[in-house]
Amino acid sequence: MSTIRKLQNRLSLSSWSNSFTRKNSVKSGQIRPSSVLSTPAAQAGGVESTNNNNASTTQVSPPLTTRRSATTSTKPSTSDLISLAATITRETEKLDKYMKENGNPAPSFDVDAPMDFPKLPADMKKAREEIVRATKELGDLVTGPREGLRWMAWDHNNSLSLQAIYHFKIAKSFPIHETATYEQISKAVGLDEVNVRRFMRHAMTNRIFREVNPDVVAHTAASRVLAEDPVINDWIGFCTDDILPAAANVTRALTEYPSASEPTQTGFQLANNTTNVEPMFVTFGKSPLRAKRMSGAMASLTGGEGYELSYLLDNYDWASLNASKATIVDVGGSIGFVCIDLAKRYPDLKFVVQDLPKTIDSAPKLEGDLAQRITFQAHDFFSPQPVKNADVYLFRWIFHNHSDKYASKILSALIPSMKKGARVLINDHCLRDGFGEESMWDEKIIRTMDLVMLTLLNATERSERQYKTLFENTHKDLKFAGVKRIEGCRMSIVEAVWEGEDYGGA
Ligand SMILES: C[S@@+](CC[C@H](N)C(=O)[O-])C[C@H]1O[C@@H](n2cnc3c(N)ncnc32)[C@H](O)[C@@H]1O
Repeated sequence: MSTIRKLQNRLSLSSWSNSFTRKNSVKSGQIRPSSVLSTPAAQAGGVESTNNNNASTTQVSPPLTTRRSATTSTKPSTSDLISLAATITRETEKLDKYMKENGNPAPSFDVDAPMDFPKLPADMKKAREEIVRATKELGDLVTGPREGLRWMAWDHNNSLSLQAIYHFKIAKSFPIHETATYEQISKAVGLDEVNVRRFMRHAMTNRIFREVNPDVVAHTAASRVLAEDPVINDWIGFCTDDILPAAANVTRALTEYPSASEPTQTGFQLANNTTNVEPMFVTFGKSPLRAKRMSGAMASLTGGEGYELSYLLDNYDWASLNASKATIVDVGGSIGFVCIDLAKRYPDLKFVVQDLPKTIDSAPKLEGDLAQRITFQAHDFFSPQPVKNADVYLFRWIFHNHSDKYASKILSALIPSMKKGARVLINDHCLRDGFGEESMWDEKIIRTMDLVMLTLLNATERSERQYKTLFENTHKDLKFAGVKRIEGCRMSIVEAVWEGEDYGGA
């Protein structure tokens, strides 16, 4: 693991902390119409309206005949079932063929099975998504709405058995390739046998552990992950110990504080008795266990598919900025890993990495050319921006941590320092304004992320329309310039251009 990646992981608590499309208009991987992107800045290298790279412009979902059919139809018929089953067969055959041809082992729940599904080319990714979508849709249809709702309301019990396994370290209590009795596990973890058995048997319904005979259990691939992967354990601990109790208090928080704009009035505070006292990050800062666990959880999340930094590096016209020897300010840029990677690719770009003092103090000491072109600066992004004549102010993973009230304050702090034509670049999730344009899988992940931001911070993931409104409400001359959705990437590039007075003093 590189030093920078280690530092990133260590810092990801502070990292997290402080830290249109109508249907048929623009789909994942397509670019906004040029009319929306006709500002000089956009033409000069911003979010482009024309195809200039493979990843962002060419991929459109293949015509999947059953896509959305059953979910949108008011009269599902049995033909939907057959059609879904046909989709599952067709896409599974495609994927199976690809896996065999490429020497991938068959997916399995066995303890020695691969812990991750192999990385796939774009067409196979689509096939995999279709299998997941159609299987779920078929299952939901044959379950029926009343029955479906009845059991959906019990989903938190999946979290409960996971939480117990995490808390009592059940997966680590016996060797991966050996079996154990419930009695042995009970003794090893210090939980009575009845409860060990009930949590493990519930988890088995999710293919975590398997029962060899009524008294003896063995590991599966999933329980092996729990036994061996520390950051998945951090993720589960964070989700079940921190998020779950907070989520149970969200409706109460919204009833008591309907504006939902303060980070000290969330479900998290109600669950932790810290309402109007301190935001979540301050609470975590007082508990090394929770702080470390959240760092691991964030490393697990952002290390997953679709969050790779390369998407940002490959899908913006940095080359034009390089040609004009531009200056980029990475606001909330942590220890500078984005700028360091960009600087290695573009020799004429200059950078200022800004973050809170503690983070800046832990940034790596750069040498040679990188040290000449990358400056680190302690700066609170709610205070007036000290770098006056920059070309780009980059915010990666910043805005989704803040409600509109605070997001607008961050933008307002930039304006007195912006030169005419300077750009604000936001690399974050960008929700669809409508529903159902993403695959159901992606839709679920991003909508869930939005709920988590509400639960913990009264923050929000934003749609294109919400970003436009945020810019407009901050200043009439801060113009939305476009959003670039990148095929395969969960984060988008949202851009605004300052078209007001020239405050840059360049
Ligand atoms: C989610 S992290 C994003 C880090 C980095 N931009 C990235 O792409 O991973 C949020 C960053 O904002 C920083 N931050 C939080 N509050 C800040 C503030 N008021 N002023 C400046 N930086 C802040 C955190 O220290 C952290 O590095």
